Amino acid sequence: MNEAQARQGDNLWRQSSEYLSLSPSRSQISSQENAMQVEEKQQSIILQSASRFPPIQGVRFSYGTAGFRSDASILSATVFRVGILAALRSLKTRSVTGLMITASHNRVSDNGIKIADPHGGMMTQDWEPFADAIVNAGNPEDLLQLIIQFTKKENISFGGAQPAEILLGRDTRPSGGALLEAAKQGINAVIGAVAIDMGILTTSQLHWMVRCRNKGLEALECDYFAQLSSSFGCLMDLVPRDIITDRVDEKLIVDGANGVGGEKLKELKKQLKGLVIQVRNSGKEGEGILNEGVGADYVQKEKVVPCGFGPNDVGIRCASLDGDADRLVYFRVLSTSSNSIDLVDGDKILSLFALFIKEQLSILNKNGKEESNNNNPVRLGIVQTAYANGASTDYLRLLGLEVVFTPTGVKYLHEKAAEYDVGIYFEANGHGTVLFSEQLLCWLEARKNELASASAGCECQKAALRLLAISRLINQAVGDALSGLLLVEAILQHMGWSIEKWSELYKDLPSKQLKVKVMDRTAVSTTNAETVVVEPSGLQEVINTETAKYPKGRCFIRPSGTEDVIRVYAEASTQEAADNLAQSVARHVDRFLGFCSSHE
Ligand SMILES: CC(=O)N[C@H]1[C@@H](OP(=O)(O)O)O[C@H](CO)[C@@H](O)[C@@H]1O
Ligand SMILES: [Mg+2]
Repeated sequence: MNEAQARQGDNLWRQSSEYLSLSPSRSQISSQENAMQVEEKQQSIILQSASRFPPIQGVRFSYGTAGFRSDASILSATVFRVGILAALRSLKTRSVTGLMITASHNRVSDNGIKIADPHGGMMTQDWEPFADAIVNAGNPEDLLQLIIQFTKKENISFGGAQPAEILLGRDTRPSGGALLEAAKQGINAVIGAVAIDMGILTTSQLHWMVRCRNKGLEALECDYFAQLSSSFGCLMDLVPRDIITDRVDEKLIVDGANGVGGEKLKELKKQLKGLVIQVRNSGKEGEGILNEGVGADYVQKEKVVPCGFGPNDVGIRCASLDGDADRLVYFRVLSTSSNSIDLVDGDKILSLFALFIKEQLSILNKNGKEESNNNNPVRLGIVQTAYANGASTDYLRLLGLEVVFTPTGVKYLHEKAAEYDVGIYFEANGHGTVLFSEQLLCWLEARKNELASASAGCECQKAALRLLAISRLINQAVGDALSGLLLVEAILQHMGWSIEKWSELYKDLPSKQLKVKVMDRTAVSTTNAETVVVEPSGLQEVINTETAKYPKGRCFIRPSGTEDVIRVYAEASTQEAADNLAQSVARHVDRFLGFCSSHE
């Protein structure tokens, strides 16, 4: 969508909502109506509109690791109710919120919905129990009662002076259009709430737009592309001259997972210099099905070449996005005769970013100390989950970096990373970003200006410029495959590194992931960033005994937050040992939790 279309869409949507009898705007409510009348009106609107979206009986939804997800055919009522939720969140925070319709890397017949909070990150975890409660309410009356209680508790009133504004986005799934309508109706059921349809977007674009809108910045797609391309250009201009040789191949081939990311990247690449990007699996007719044998999740979990790639690509730098383009992994096709790859996963992307940022900070710090006796060094923190390959953690610690762990799910990693001046977080599957504190950004701006007059062109000034460019390039709201990809490319150019050289930063420990179907996955509870089982009792002791049998063995289990399975992760010094450890622990999980089925 271009700027004019977006503004027109915005206006049309505002106008059309004026005419919908069930979605009165604030201006329609006469100033004489008192709060009670508004409340009564509000309640009857919710009852009437909710009756058009009856929930599927017998199905329970849970907000999970990343919002509600299921087969798209049973999601309308959930999406309608999350529309109400997004509007309430906007009323409560007096800010713009976002609502994204996507099921990311899951199959094309699935869909899902999640909310972006005003800062652009995931919805606050405090509201998750309410989200669970309203989507599982059995009928409109129960739904209304829950809303009445919650709005009272949270002190949310309707029809106030400030309208609620919710930005909507969806990925390319065919079910997205109808679900978007359900979301709009949910939003319209809240007096004074306005839905703004931003069109088909990557998850990361929608989160970025919410953040920008609340900061009073330009927040259209064209602004997003302009920010990414200009900050990438800035980093490329700062590549040391002696490195600008033909050592690093400009060519990159990107697997778009047949999702939204491929087409967006085609748009973005028109504005990039110094990089030749070929996009495959962009979801165009005939190219294949979303996430089927393609995309970041497939490549990372299966460690094989995605569809559309083959013998002709041996040695070339390749990358895969996931279905909604918030995850990114790199890979290299190893030979013409097999489908094996050298996977460069989220841990290695994180390591590359950490190395580069640490280097730039130390250039600045060294200089800062000489000049201003700066004894307050910048706090750089790395955040991983237990799924991070142990070799990556060892590597990062050897670099002298502080590495901390959180449970799985970017909502946890993001929160932790925000505690640092520079917080770098990544899941092994390629979802992550780099966060810069406002304080650090102010300091960098000041340093940059100071150095521009005192010693323009010095290494110190360049380091400040690079860090500022990174903060504009890399998405500050959420993980973003497109901005992550540009940062990787700029750093490889800066270092003069091929993908092979990058991959050699450290050697991954062999690992294995399995899924075990059990009767009730909620019977498993864990602690210590999900690495220790608390319930059922006795299971952790068995895992410890198994793990102790293997040199460099590490193993943990946890209930998935997006699928009805227990996940088993094992690492050991050989692939065979990692496979055996995972298998034996999976058998114990079966024994403790029933079912006795096969493991994938
Ligand atoms: C092992 C794994 O990859 N888990 C994924 C997966 O969560 P689970 O709770 O493990 O199902 O989906 C999440 C949402 O996309 C992602 O954040 C997380 O990393
Ligand atoms: Mg995703």
